[in-house]
Amino acid sequence: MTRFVLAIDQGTTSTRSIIFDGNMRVAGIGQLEFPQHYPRSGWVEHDPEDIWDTTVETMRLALAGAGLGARDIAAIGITNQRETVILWDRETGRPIHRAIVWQDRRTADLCERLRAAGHEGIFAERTGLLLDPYFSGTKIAWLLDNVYGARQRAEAGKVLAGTIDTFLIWRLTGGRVHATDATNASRTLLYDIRKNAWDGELARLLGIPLSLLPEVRDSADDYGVSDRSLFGAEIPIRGVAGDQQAATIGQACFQPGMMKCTYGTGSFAVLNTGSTLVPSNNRLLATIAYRLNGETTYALEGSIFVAGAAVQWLRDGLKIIREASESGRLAGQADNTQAIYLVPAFVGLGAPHWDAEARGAIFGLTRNTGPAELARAALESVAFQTHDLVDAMRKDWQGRDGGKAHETVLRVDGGMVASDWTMQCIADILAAPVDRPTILETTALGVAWLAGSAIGAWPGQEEFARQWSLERRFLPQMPEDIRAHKLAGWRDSVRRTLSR
Ligand SMILES: Nc1ncnc2c1ncn2[C@@H]1O[C@H](COP(=O)(O)OP(=O)(O)O)[C@@H](O)[C@H]1O
Ligand SMILES: O=P(O)(O)OC[C@H](O)CO
Repeated sequence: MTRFVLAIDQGTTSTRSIIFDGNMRVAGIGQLEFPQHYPRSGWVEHDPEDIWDTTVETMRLALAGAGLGARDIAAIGITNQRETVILWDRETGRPIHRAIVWQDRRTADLCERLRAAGHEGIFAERTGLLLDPYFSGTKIAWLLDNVYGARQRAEAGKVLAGTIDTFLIWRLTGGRVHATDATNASRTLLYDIRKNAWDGELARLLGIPLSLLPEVRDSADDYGVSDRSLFGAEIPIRGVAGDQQAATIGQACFQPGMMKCTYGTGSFAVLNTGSTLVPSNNRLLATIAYRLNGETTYALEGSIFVAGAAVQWLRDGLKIIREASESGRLAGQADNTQAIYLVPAFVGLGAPHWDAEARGAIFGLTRNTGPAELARAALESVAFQTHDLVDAMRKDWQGRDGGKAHETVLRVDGGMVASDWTMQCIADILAAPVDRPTILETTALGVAWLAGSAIGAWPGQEEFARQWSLERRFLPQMPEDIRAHKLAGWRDSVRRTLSR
């Protein structure tokens, strides 16, 4: 039996397909970027056809690179940017509008109205989420209300909704399977994470017919087969998970108390809380880490919207670097006597502030402030935001873990972890070790493991966890008084940036 697994990692800025061999080594890879659309301030859209085209094209590139055909692939796993939603016509498969992306803030008003009507509690209690435009539910409502004829066609059963995994499954299977997994469902504001079911009452509050929504399956499950016409042979789709959950799996954070943080466009810290749903008292999210064999493992998550995106801003907005990789060296040249703080609230602030209306600010500028100080402020903002998430997690988790909350170790991945400077800064500001693994494609590996283990071609959980290996540990080196001083300056800057 072949043991190659193809992982599709459909991210915010690019689509990647990676083929892993039976020893979990990369055999072939295809990656393509696609356009971002910003039709208005705070709005972010993707063309679903770009998402589909780059998916098929990168799959073909990965197969060609590995010198393999569809028959050599044992299974496909799909992991995806979460919360981003598409509505499409059931008959033609054509989207009725561009995808509304997770970063999009257009439903801030609707969230405010639901909050004002006193509904925040019921959403938090059942979904583990907060009323923020980040999540899919209000985006679906917006599409139904703003695309001509959408609501009527939806009520007549002619329209389907889905997150990116669902759209790709629908297209790959030639319109035969309308399904999602529990991790993606848990990001919609429509899914009761205790009962593991769509919630009719929440759907009514958002004005969304339940008939629009996909069937929810385990993260390792049968999602049908890719249509023969696409790659010359059918390939079973056996693993599906949101990208942050897939990274949690790829980092082998299977034990309660283990934590990973992924640094891409945004940054997402996920703490495994085991079979216990831990509601947050500190404005984090309770969410589903994975569901295997019908058993749900929960997590606490802290989501921040701008991490690597701050480096993109240094490159594309300020044009003070040509490549993201220059940012660490430049930050290292900064004048230490200047206390410059960048609060990168470019699209509002996520956890733990959840302020959709806040916008970015820089504090402490002097005549001597230059590119190096701005680069340092951008990278430090990633460390400070991580600190706020991890601090909130420690508080939520304390007392449930036999007093081990202080023993935080952060496993890191994502494009930004290439920056040694940033990783050291995070260790210093957290006052905790930061572990960078040998395999950095953890998101793709996580979903490949779901698919590969589902068909019995890959090792089980324990063996997979044993194979996780450390490339480098960053230990905190910053004196406590300096750390405390920096954090006080950060807190003050955030306070001055909040809109309310
Ligand atoms: N050496 C580096 N130093 C700092 N930031 C980096 C470096 N390399 C990449 N990045 C940042 O990492 C992000 C890309 O990471 P990736 O995981 O591919 O993101 P995504 O999955 O969100 O598209 C970009 O925002 C980029 O600015
Ligand atoms: O595409 P990424 O890697 O930036 O991840 C996006 C997240 O899933 C949004 O919740």
